[in-house]
Amino acid sequence: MTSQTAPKGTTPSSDQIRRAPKVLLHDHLDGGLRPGTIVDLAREAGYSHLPEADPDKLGIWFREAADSGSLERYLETFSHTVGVMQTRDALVRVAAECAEDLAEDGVVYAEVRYAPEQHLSGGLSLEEVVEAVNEGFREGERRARANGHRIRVGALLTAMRHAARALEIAELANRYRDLAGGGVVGFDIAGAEAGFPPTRHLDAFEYLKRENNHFTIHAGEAFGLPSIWQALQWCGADRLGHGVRIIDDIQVQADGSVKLGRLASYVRDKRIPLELCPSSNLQTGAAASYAEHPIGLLRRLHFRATVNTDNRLMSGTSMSREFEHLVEAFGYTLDDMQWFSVNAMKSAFIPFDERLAMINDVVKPGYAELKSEWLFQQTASTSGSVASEG
Ligand SMILES: O=c1[nH]cnc2c1ncn2[C@@H]1O[C@H](CO)[C@@H](O)[C@H]1O
Ligand SMILES: [Zn+2]
Repeated sequence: MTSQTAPKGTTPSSDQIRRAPKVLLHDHLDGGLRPGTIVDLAREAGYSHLPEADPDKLGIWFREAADSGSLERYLETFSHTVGVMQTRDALVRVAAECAEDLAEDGVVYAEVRYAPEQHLSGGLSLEEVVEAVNEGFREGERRARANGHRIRVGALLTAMRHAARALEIAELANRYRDLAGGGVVGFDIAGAEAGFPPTRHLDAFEYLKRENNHFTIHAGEAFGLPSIWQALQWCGADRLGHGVRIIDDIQVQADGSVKLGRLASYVRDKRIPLELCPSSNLQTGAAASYAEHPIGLLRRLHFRATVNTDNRLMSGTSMSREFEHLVEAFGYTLDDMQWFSVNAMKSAFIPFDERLAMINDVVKPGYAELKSEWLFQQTASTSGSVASEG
């Protein structure tokens, strides 16, 4: 009798990719609305600037408009999503649908970010914005559970890097942490990168460090190594939003050997999480194709790489779609997916014991279950042949 082991290197099917437990650290609330919801909310609010009235056409418009090769033009599309997210009800609805959609896609843990300062034009206070979004996330978690999915969603509060409210938003994030049942788990800065170095907001980062709080910084997306260096060595970021340009500090020699510069070594040695967002990078010009995306090399070199959506609406994507692209480009298996998911869960901003429990009780068992499916397929086919031989 020959002993059987799990087939190595099998390509996961789309269905397996969707069912696999996935962990998402970088997703913008205002970059993930359902097109139909934008149309509804625009009608309710009397927002008359939408470029398309039909949801399908509107979805296509966002993808095409964001496909500009420039981060600045990519960001212009957000005026329409932010434009319809100015009331409490709109924020609750968008946040609830976000949690529902992620859960439906097999995401078990997500940190979703948004900039409270961009949701004040309807008269809400910063606190009311945060409370509405938290309420929406809890509602979405409940609806997901009713549909047989389990997801936990934490919020990251973003400050816009061209503005001057970072300290105020950092204080807000600090006030809304440690809420029972979920709340604000950290802070971020986003927006155009060139010309707006993270050190402009040093006061906010120093405040958060003194409060023992967590933050990530969008860096190394549209601008290169100096931005990453500042984010880590001046600001003390726990994680890098994108960080993809760390590749500029890695040299692959003609013989295939690899040489890391000091910054790339630091990032790898200190296990700094990279919140990589492949589809988004293709749209803003940070990478030319999935096959050429630095994630392939970074994974091989064992950087703490994670896979993320960034903006599901603008990129027409989901966590499953991102993994489908990577499976196709790099031949990734369920073991690779598990590696990325465990990396992301280790890098989350919730407490260590909760991260560990998510890894051991949710992520690993989920992959073990998927990986064992071949056994039952095997049993079904061999039992047929044994019966016919008997
Ligand atoms: O990839 C990105 N890089 C930098 N900023 C971004 C990206 N995606 C979205 N935002 C910005 O973050 C704000 C809050 O969610 C969005 O309104 C958008 O302006
Ligand atoms: Zn982003």
